[in-house]
Amino acid sequence: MPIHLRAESGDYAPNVLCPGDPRRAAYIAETFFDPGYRMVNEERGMLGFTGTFEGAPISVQTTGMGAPSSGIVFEELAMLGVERFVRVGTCGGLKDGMQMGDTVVGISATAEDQTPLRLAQMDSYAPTGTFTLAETAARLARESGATVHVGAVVTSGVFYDPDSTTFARWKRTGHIGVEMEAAMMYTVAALRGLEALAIMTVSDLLEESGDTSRISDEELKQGVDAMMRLACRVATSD
Ligand SMILES: O=P(O)(O)O[C@H]1O[C@H](CO)[C@@H](O)[C@H]1O
Ligand SMILES: O=c1cc[nH]c(=O)[nH]1
Repeated sequence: MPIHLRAESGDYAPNVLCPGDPRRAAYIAETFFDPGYRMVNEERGMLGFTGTFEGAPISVQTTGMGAPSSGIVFEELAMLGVERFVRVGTCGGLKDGMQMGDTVVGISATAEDQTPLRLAQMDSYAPTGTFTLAETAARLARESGATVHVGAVVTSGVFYDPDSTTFARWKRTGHIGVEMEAAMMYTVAALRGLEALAIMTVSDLLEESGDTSRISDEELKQGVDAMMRLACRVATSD
């Protein structure tokens, strides 16, 4: 049994949804899983649940915020036999025209927080999602008519950045969003031979000037619901 996920092999489904927030994990299980799901972890408040989505086995596991916390969780999920991580998070939106609550698929994640590079034992490297999962997400989004932006995101270790030029630099290099775990997830997945994709709801709009605006609780719920309708299907896809 791992140290932080107090579960046994077989307690998690092969495909696991990975939010940062434990309350989102509980909401996902209550709202999107079929009746009969069970809790598989509550150590440190990092809630995890296993059940089914439209009959297909699925789990959801909280990662906590940032590369160090999420790296522990991704490693322990791998030890427990998990085969696919689908991050279901929130992100700051950097692309022109993005709206609060839009969905972002991060096909790659720049490791501005260098913890993933330390784990990979690489000075530079491009943490990247699984193409077939990204392809499935893009197809399902097109079919549903949902607003989904696909591109590179930044994985930062700093939420409250004192440098007002940072957003402009990220934007200039083509990044469409910023969050705090995707590069770690892609690195653990690469090192362990697993599949992974990061899907996020835009919860903040980040201006080149450094100004930010935050989503309302109601808009966030609607955005997360839209993301989850996509993410559960991606997670359980063939
Ligand atoms: O909503 P989650 O999944 O926690 O993701 C984002 O939100 C947190 C910061 O508010 C960071 O964990 C960031 O990656
Ligand atoms: O890391 C994050 C997550 C949400 N919004 C941000 O601005 N940054």
